[in-house]
Amino acid sequence: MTVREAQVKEIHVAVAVIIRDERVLIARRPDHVHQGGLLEFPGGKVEPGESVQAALVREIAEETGLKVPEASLEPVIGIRHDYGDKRVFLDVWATRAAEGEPEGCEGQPVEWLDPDRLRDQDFPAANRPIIRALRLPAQLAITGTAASAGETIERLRSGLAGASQALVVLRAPAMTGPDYRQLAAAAVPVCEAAGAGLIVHGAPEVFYGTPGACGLHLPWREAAKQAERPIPVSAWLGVSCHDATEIDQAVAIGADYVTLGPVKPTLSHPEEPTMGWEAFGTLVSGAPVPVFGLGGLTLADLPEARQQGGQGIAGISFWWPEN
Ligand SMILES: Nc1nc2c([nH]c(=O)n2[C@H]2C[C@H](O)[C@@H](COP(=O)(O)OP(=O)(O)OP(=O)(O)O)O2)c(=O)[nH]1
Repeated sequence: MTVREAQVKEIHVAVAVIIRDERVLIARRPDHVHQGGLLEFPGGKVEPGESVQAALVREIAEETGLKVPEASLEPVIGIRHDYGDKRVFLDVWATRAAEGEPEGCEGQPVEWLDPDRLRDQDFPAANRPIIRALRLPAQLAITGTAASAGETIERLRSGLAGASQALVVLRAPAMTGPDYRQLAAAAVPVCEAAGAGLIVHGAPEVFYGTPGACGLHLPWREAAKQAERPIPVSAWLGVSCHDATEIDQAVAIGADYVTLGPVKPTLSHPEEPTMGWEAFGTLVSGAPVPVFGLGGLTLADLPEARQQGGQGIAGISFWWPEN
């Protein structure tokens, strides 16, 4: 901690993502306050001695008139951000059970917006990861092994038919450059037909060589080489991370999400030491980016991953069809 950081006390802010009919409630901050004039999620400072859940219930009632049962609140993400004039910890929780019709009780306009319509530049800078977290699914499907490119495509098709997935990372480390690009070109329409987005895996050139890909997932060795974000903000950028230093680099190059693990032992990397949920949770709490748990996880692990502040789970076994 620097001397200035020690002098400027961090403010604990309870931030509410109120969801109804797949839209979120957004307010406008009054012009005269910190980060004034920008859009925001309802919320405010946690009072001394107050739990974050109690603060959320109170702030939501004060600002919007909505009644929210405390038990309906689920953790979304925690973000530490230094505005220079203020340091905040945004403790972000979601509810789908708000009762009543919202009104701007403090005179601020409020409206329901589709998460896809939320633009970074309309919100305070600390909100960027919240917007990412709302658009990302809770499962990140990664492709597993297959004997050939043709079989990979068949398994992809049947995996997507078995359980719908919003995002698929096409991981095929055994394939060389041109072969991988060919595979990716064949995978794009298969994913599109199933309503999924395809994220390519590898170096930035792979993304530029795959029209129709909706993102790039950088293995750590590729992420380590980047000095800045290698692809446009309109596409997803993910990074495979294993510790806090790697998460810092992912954030520095503008990653939209990271995977973190291995949380549990895996078939694909049985020799790697695992971190377990406690270490996962500690790393997530310091990460200003949505984090997917990775490594030996099944759908039964999803609640634990969310409880630890994670975005969800990433992996192969929960969706990839084996022989
Ligand atoms: N409510 C809210 N605050 C946010 C968001 N993003 C973000 O950076 N912040 C920052 C702005 C402020 O520095 C801080 C919230 O403080 P606030 O001033 O709104 O809190 P409050 O309602 O308790 O205000 P006050 O009456 O005590 O002044 O968090 C957001 O989406 N919602």
